[in-house]
Amino acid sequence: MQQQGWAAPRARGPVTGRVTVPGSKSISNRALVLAAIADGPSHLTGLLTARDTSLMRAALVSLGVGITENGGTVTVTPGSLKGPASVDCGLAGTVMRFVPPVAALADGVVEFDGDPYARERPMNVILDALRTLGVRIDDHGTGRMPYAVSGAGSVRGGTVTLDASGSSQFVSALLLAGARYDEGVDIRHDGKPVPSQPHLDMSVTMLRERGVQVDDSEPNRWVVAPGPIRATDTAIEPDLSNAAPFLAAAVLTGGEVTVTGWPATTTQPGDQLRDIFTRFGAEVTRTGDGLTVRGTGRVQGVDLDLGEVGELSPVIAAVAAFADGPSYLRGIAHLRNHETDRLAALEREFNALGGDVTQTADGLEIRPKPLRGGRFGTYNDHRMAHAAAVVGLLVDGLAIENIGTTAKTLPEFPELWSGLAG
Ligand SMILES: O=C(O)C1=C[C@@H](OP(=O)(O)O)[C@@H](O)[C@H](O)C1
Ligand SMILES: C=C(OP(=O)(O)O)C(=O)O
Repeated sequence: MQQQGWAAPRARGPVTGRVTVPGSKSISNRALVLAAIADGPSHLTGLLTARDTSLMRAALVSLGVGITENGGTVTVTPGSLKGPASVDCGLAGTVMRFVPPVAALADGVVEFDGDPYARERPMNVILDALRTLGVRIDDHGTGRMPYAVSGAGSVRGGTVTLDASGSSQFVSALLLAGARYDEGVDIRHDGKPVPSQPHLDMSVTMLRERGVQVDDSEPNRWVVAPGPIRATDTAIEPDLSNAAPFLAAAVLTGGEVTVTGWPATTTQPGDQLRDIFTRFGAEVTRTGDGLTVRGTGRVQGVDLDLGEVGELSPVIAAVAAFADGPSYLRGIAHLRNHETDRLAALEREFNALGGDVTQTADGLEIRPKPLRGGRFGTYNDHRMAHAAAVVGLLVDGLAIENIGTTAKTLPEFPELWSGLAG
């Protein structure tokens, strides 16, 4: 019987080629937010065009920000922020967490809603933090979507203690808008470690590039001084996390894949793929401005703490499923708060193909077994679709449910993948 879904290309031999991936989701959405509340117009090039960035643009425009596009350059012109407005967050963590602190600066009511599963993603930490900083929010007592931010045109700001162990985005959200609050913000984290440190570094670096004073010298504390955010023209780097499946194809098939435009220095978590694929047994080299990964024919099991780079986990799990021994992926309990509960979803989908994957309290244990074809569920999660495509390289008859979900951050994924692997 034919499986419903996108027939994943099966590798006919070593996968070889060059891939150019579009702009980073995380840098794009930060650049948009910072430009929207800056002291003048900013020009952004290489901005990602995908569902998450379209939602961010629409959100900012609905608040009164001007956004125009001309020949690949996006110009963002701050306006006086106003409600009433309604914001569709889709399933984008960066929209649902980063926009409320901006909406708090608007004059009027701003309503937020999103995809059905967006209502399952935790919001209470950021909503409570904003209340502490003087913002009126109505979430019907749920701590989740839908909620309304009643902006008063300014925010007092000040000191807030929160538990950001569930998502680094709670801290980034306050960092990005905090300079525009009357007293700035002094954010203190109290709880288990905050995940995704590179994303926190990305927020701090981008603020400093725009003249904002941020003191992050004390662990678990970030102090943002009040002041203007300097309008800054920005060239967005390629999305290194979205490079993961393409490079994984080389690792697993003994091929050679180059991702072009790999930055020499970056705050993106995807840069850690250089070390991660080396540990699996691949050879990783810089070539001109690209990064080349060569599969050696050997894929070793790994024991990795992925707490800093959680968003890479689905593709790493897919590589681990074909290693020559078990793998242990740790430090990623917070993946239960992502586009879906990724630990449960990966366990379920691999085991449905005959795999042997077990969730632990904070990760996954993956014992490689021969996999059979079937339908791989994606749960509206772009990275589940990337993981499925990697599996499909080595398994006959794999059908990926809703490949269109890759539009969240990489609408070109099906074409790019077929072009490389098909
Ligand atoms: O700030 C950001 O741009 C992101 C932070 C991380 O969130 P978590 O800390 O919730 O994992 C990451 O997983 C997400 O894809 C993007
Ligand atoms: C967790 C992710 O996204 P979001 O920005 O929606 O949290 C992700 O892209 O892996």
